[in-house]
Amino acid sequence: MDFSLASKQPNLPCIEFSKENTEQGTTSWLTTSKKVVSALENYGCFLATYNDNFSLDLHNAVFESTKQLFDLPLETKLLNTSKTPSHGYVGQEPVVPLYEGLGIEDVTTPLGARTFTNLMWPSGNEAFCETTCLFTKVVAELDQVVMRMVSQSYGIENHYELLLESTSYLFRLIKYRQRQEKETTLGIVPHTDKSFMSILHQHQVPGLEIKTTDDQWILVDPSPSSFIVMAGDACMAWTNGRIEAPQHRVIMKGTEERYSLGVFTFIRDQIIRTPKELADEEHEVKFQPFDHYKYIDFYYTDEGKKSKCPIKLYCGI
Ligand SMILES: O=C(O)CCC(=O)C(=O)O
Ligand SMILES: [Fe+2]
Repeated sequence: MDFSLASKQPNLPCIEFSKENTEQGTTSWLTTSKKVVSALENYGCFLATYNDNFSLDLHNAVFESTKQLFDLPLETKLLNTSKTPSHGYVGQEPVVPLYEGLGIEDVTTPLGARTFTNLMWPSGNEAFCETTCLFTKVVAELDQVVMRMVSQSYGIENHYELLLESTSYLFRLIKYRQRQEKETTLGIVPHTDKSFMSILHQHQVPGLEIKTTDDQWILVDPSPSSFIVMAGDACMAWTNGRIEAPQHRVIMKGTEERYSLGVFTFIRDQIIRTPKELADEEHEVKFQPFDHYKYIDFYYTDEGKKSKCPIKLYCGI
């Protein structure tokens, strides 16, 4: 019997973000932009790989800091609160008992990482603050390059410029603790992100799976030099459904603990509208203008949580 077809795993598109490919106006930039748009339209995500401008030292340092954070007493971690649901400490949830996460809002602003560090370590932790700033700066730059490529390709760069002024970055540090043999393997339930864009970075232990449009789960192998760039619900509405937010989940097959990091963009104090350039007679506008943070509040209601596609329920036309 031939098992070769059955065992064939689909792969995510992999795109190299070298200095050369990310220099605006060059042919490499244009070629890379085409790959980015095609990957986002077909998968809602892709793997961005780095050969230069992201170091193994920074990868190791940021996960060392992450471990230190989770080793703090629970009462300290619980000080990480937020007005926005799930943007602060999340953990001890019966459905996903392995999951624990902390959030740093506005992480790229001068006070973002500093305020959080002082809250967690009143006597200071310079290494944490510094690595968080360095890491999130690299990821925010990646986000902006991707968004520039997408918006230029769609002829809506001026609309993106406006959004960028209102973009805030949430840094989420995540730990899935060791699993007892009889415990659930579900690390995080299947979901689409509520963000505009999400960029994920994993540490050694696999677990993240992303669903393709033909309903296959792709396991994304961790690599110290790659990031998963993924569209969130807000991007789907903004692009009039051209780019869809993919379903993803975490399955913890082994018993090892797992760490991952996510940088999520949110649009604050500005109504998100589908640019008129993305609508014509064949493609009518499919989403009403909406406030991103009000959408998050809606998602955390019973109605929002139960919905198969909360963004369509919230502002779909
Ligand atoms: O841990 C991961 O790799 C994924 C986390 C995730 O999907 C999320 O925080 O929204
Ligand atoms: Fe997610």
